[in-house]
Amino acid sequence: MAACMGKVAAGLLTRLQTTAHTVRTLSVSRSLTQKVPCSLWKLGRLNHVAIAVPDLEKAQSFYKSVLGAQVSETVPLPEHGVYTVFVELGNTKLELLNPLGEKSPISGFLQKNKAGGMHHICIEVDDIKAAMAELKEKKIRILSEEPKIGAHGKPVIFLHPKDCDGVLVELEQA
Ligand SMILES: C[C@@H](C(=O)O)C(=O)SCCNC(=O)CCNC(=O)[C@H](O)C(C)(C)COP(=O)(O)OP(=O)(O)OC[C@H]1O[C@@H](n2cnc3c(N)ncnc32)[C@H](O)[C@@H]1OP(=O)(O)O
Repeated sequence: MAACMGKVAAGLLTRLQTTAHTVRTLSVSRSLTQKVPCSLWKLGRLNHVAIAVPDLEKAQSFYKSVLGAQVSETVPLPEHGVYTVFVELGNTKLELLNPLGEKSPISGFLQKNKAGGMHHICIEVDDIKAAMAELKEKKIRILSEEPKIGAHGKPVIFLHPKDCDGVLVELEQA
């Protein structure tokens, strides 16, 4: 009888513990769910890191001959006011930038950083329009009214560096 009572008590205890565990799990998962923002778009991989350089040929030669990287030809992108060269790195790319035209958006940056420097990072997104809508709502400044066609023939936007911890962020439609 005592053994039976013990079993019943143990069973009850197990059930109580299971219930408590379930309640705890539910409340933990509910609080996790509450913290994850519900977005209609997703951030993808790092597409490239862009470096503004004062001398494109010199930079091209550094990555090709000194570091042994696979380096593209120079491509002018007049609608962006830049010449670009891509350096293949396997997991991502570097984009070397040099000003094209009098109104190049990178001229001011190179005046301040005479030796050149990291200009922006480019991250892929699966839905650039949905990203724009949400970022606007969150008061992140987007530097064009509409996406432009970027270096890879896909829509891109730029986010103001002052709203992104000092880094100019480019989002590219994957
Ligand atoms: C082909 C395409 C692609 O990859 O697909 C491209 O690469 S196109 C790559 C080129 N295109 C772009 O960059 C387009 C987006 N960029 C822009 O709209 C502009 O460059 C801005 C980022 C708004 C900067 O404009 P602007 O040079 O006229 O203003 P500013 O010199 O007064 O700069 C305002 C403040 O932002 C800072 N600032 C400027 N450029 C910065 C950068 N690249 N990274 C971090 N901070 C930066 C300045 O130091 C300054 O801070 P203080 O006030 O503290 O001194």
